[in-house]
Amino acid sequence: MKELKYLNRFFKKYKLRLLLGVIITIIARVFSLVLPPYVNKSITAVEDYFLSGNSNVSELKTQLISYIIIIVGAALLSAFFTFLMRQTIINVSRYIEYDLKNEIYSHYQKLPLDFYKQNRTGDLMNRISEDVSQVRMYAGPAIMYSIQTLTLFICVIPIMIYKSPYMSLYALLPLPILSFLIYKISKIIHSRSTIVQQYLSALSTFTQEAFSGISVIKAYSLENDINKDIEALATEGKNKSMNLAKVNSWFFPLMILLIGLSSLLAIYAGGKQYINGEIESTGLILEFILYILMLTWPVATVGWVTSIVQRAEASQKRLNEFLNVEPAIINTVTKETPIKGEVEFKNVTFTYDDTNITALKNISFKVNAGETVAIIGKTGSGKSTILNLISRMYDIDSGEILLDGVRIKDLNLNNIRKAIGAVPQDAFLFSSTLEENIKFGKTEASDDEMIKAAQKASIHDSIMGFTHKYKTVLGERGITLSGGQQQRVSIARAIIKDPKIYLFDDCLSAVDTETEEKILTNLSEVSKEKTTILVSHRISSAKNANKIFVIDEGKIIQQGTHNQLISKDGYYKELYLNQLSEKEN
Ligand SMILES: Nc1ncnc2c1ncn2[C@@H]1O[C@H](COP(=O)(O)OP(=O)(O)OP(=O)(O)O)[C@@H](O)[C@H]1O
Repeated sequence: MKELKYLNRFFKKYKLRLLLGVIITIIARVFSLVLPPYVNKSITAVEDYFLSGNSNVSELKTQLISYIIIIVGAALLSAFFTFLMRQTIINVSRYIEYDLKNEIYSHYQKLPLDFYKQNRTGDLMNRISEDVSQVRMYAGPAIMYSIQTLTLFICVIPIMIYKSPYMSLYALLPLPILSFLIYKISKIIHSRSTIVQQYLSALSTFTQEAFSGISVIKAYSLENDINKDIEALATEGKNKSMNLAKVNSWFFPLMILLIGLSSLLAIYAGGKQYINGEIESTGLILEFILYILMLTWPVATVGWVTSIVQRAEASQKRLNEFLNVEPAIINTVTKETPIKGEVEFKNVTFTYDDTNITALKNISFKVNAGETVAIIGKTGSGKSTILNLISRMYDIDSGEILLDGVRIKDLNLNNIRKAIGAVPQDAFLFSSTLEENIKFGKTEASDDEMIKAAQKASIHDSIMGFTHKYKTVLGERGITLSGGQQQRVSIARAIIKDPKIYLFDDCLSAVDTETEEKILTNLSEVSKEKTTILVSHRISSAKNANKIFVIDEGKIIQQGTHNQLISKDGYYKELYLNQLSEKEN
């Protein structure tokens, strides 16, 4: 129960509703207790009528009708309060589920990029959906059934013992065995359903990858191999599901068997007592059978609830594992710290924790506000890392990163992120409309602003060519954009934000040189008074920058303007000559 303590504050939050639920549960059960004694009374009245030879049938009728009214009235009230019981306690569990999901989601969002690399998306989604559902079973049904069971035990068992200790002994004997067996079966069901669950996760991961990579599968003609793999997975799944079904099928027969056994024992003991004249009427035997029926489900739930609590504990443990991960990047500054755009790296060294790769080694440079800087270098040299550090996606090991002369850690993280318009290497577009994707950079932007941004990113004409124009849906449910189009939508998203600092990470790699030229001209216009850092492999993208840094293995090996760099031997000149001859060819 240690892990489940996490939920106590939610119970505190909803304590009044819970308390009301507990009271209603008790009332509902107390009303259900009216049925057995009145059934007994009815049988006794009929028995008396025949045994005493009293011929006043109308008196018997009146008596029976009054009993029936009491029984039906109590049953209706019990049903009404049972309805209210679910409306209170189960609703509380739904509120807790809602709060917990929101809390986990907002915590996920605070976690660093590394967290997402270390944990699979499927796992993250599974915890927020499956594990939270398991925990809800504890916060709702488990509590509700426990109160119900407790109330019935406290009320019914003393009544039974009071009315006939002998019959109670016989009737109650099988119930602990039932509870124990249900507990054992629930545990086996749990472990087998976990196996089925894991299998389903594996199956959906496999099929999802197969569908996402369908073009590669078709290109390599691997359809039959994939089919075979799926067949093997499906057979494995079938066997696992059958194992679960086998044990599941024991649950209800076992309950019915033990109810039957209890009833038989009650009839045996009650019959003996009746013959010996120790009880007045056979009505008591029926009353006991009704008590047994009332107790069977609660007894079964003792085992069931135990296994729910165990499952919830395991799930909450998995949730706590993530909830206890401290966000690596913490915003300690709450006051507003507007950013103008000067960027400076002072002896910055940075190592990625998970790979231990030192991506930047003692790097120093300064970009004045409003300047355009290009970063060029081989793949894996550390260019994207520089951009990620400017937006404080990671904290550095040593050295200092300053924005407007202030250490990045002393600035409000929200101000930093708001001041930056980043266009990543892989343009990620959401499966929504083009309009929503562009306005993602500024949700309150007008259509006019959106069109202007799209024109600057040279994507407006393409969009106007689509039937639904800016309302065109992208992704799985809609149109697939070409790589170059995706990059341009991503650029439009940054432009509409009108940030202080632009970070372009090789975002023109998929457009032809002519469009690149057009976009660069537009960008030089929009980024006139903005700091622009542009990562590229192409000289054509870099040549107009105020400064160019050439990076290799995490160090700046050359810097200067285009003209300065082509006049010196080195990586830049080599690249320039290579790309020039490619163009001429
Ligand atoms: N998230 C990460 N976790 C661990 N290591 C990383 C991560 N991102 C990059 N690296 C490593 O850091 C080094 C620098 O990577 P970076 O992405 O900065 O290079 P780059 O110059 O932008 O390359 P490219 O031109 O191919 O985009 C590489 O060796 C890379 O493998």
